Amino acid sequence: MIHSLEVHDVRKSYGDFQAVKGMSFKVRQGSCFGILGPNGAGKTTLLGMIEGIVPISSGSINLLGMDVATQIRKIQPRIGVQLQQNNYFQFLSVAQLLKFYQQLRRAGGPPRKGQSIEWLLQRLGLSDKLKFKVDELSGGQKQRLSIAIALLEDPDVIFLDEPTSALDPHSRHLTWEFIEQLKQDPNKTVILTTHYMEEAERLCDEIMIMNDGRVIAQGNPAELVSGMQARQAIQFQFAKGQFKLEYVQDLADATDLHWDDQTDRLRVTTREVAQTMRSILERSQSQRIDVINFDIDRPSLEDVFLSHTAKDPRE
Ligand SMILES: Nc1ncnc2c1ncn2[C@@H]1O[C@H](COP(=O)(O)OP(=O)(O)OP(=O)(O)O)[C@@H](O)[C@H]1O
Repeated sequence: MIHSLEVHDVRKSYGDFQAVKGMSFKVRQGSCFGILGPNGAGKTTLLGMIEGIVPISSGSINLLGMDVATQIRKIQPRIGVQLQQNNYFQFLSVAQLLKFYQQLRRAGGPPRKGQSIEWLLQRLGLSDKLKFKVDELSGGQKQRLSIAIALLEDPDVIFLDEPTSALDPHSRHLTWEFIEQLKQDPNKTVILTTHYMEEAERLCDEIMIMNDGRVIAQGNPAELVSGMQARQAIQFQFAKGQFKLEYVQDLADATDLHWDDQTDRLRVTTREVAQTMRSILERSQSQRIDVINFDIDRPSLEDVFLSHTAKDPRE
């Protein structure tokens, strides 16, 4: 298996403050790798170090088979970085700005084939904006323009920092479809940060959750969620005044039982959904209790994220 990126025990300090505290991970070539973490977790610092913009304090980063600390000039023509939208020259037209960045990228190495500017803009819903000045674009349009710029000259690794944070639902779906299309190319690796769990679940083959400068969980979205199976819960709605908690208090797999006698609802957290459900239905039947409804709450990636990054309220 080829890895586009290998990060080994990387640390970053700003004065006495350690923003990244020894992180190690690998990213498979051709995959979409998501970096998730709460505000201040160190995502931007980490991305900056991988892109060669922020010097590392210790450890090593190997990108596309080259050492970022010593070979960044050779690496740069092969990576595309989505810049923050406010950094652009506001007085240039979209066409001029794209040409400008294309020339800059060509100056860093031999021309690469890549998609045309027109194709990129069309796929990102910006075809009619070629003649607009950058400061005449909306926030969401500037964000999509920043993705187009990251893709100029056909990069092998594309870094997207919260690519859809300012987008309305329609533009977000358009951008997701665009990223999904990028993923079709087995040679392209996409590394993105996001706060949207739906985005991470839909786009990422692998997710790394970081907090306080450390890796705290890693895996594909399904694996991370299945690690939370112990938290699956079933809710039962019984007919008024029939059910008593004592009927189910000895259930083997239940880790938590919550009974509300005002609403006649029972919530059971369990390790074995099917077995627990069967037991409760059997007991209800033998006690002649009518079960009006039941619902299974399956954990989501958001539950995984929250369980790993929840702050102690006393902090
Ligand atoms: N140039 C700097 N000098 C000093 N401290 C910094 C600097 N840049 C970042 N930090 C600190 O490092 C920590 C991590 O910041 P970083 O921007 O990497 O987090 P983040 O995960 O990207 O957050 P967000 O989701 O809010 O963008 C924060 O506590 C921040 O204050």
